Amino acid sequence: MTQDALSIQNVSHSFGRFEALKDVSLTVPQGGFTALLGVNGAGKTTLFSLITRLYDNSSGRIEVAGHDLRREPGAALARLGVVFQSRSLDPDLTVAQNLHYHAALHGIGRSEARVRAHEVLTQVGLSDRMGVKVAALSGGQQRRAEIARALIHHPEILLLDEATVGLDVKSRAEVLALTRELTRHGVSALWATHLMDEIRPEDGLVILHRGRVLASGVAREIAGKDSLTEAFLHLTGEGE
Ligand SMILES: Nc1ncnc2c1ncn2[C@@H]1O[C@H](COP(=O)(O)OP(=O)(O)OP(=O)(O)O)[C@@H](O)[C@H]1O
Repeated sequence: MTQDALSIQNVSHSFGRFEALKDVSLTVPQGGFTALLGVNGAGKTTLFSLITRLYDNSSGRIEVAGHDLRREPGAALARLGVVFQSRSLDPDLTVAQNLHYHAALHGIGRSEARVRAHEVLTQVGLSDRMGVKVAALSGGQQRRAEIARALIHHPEILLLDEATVGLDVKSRAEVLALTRELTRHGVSALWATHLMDEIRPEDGLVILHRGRVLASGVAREIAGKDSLTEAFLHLTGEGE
């Protein structure tokens, strides 16, 4: 059996007495594009904070490329690339400087970092913007530069938290298409969104609602005879 890029088993998390995640389990297969669909407050960011170890996961088990996050945090995090919900590049540095800085955090030497920065910026279509300050990039370009940064240490899985928020229609489509393209080249992606039109029938899908996984599988099968919107409203009870 091939090993999953990400495996989450029975993870819960509370803020004081409020249980934000309740016994969450999901997997992202190698090279898969899996959408994590949930309305605001569903628990998507909390789950990402556990996977990135911003919060300690005290229950259940999280494995990245077979590495247990609690027992082997260094090995697990080395295989993870993250695009956060809010913008996280330094606007006063150039695109290349941002990438070099991130590479250094992963222990990549300067000359190797330069080679990799060129490689990943080519992948996201920004090789001609290396020397430009981030502040001068469009919103869509900044998102693509963040994806390049997330790729520089050659992770096996990318976590993208509402990566298209604030982008115009064209840039949204480009960032989504780029992420799908990356999965065709072996990187896996967990794509958190509240937008149903970002999900294709063949995608992996996990529906998270009020901290619980209500459905997981192939989007087409979850939708069944209905549209995904109808299925989502039915599962969450939001339509009643
Ligand atoms: N630091 C915190 N302290 C207390 N409650 C929190 C904290 N962070 C999140 N929550 C609560 O946990 C629940 C899940 O929030 P979370 O941010 O994970 O949802 P989300 O699906 O990412 O939504 P959004 O798209 O709005 O970010 C919400 O009810 C939120 O109010």
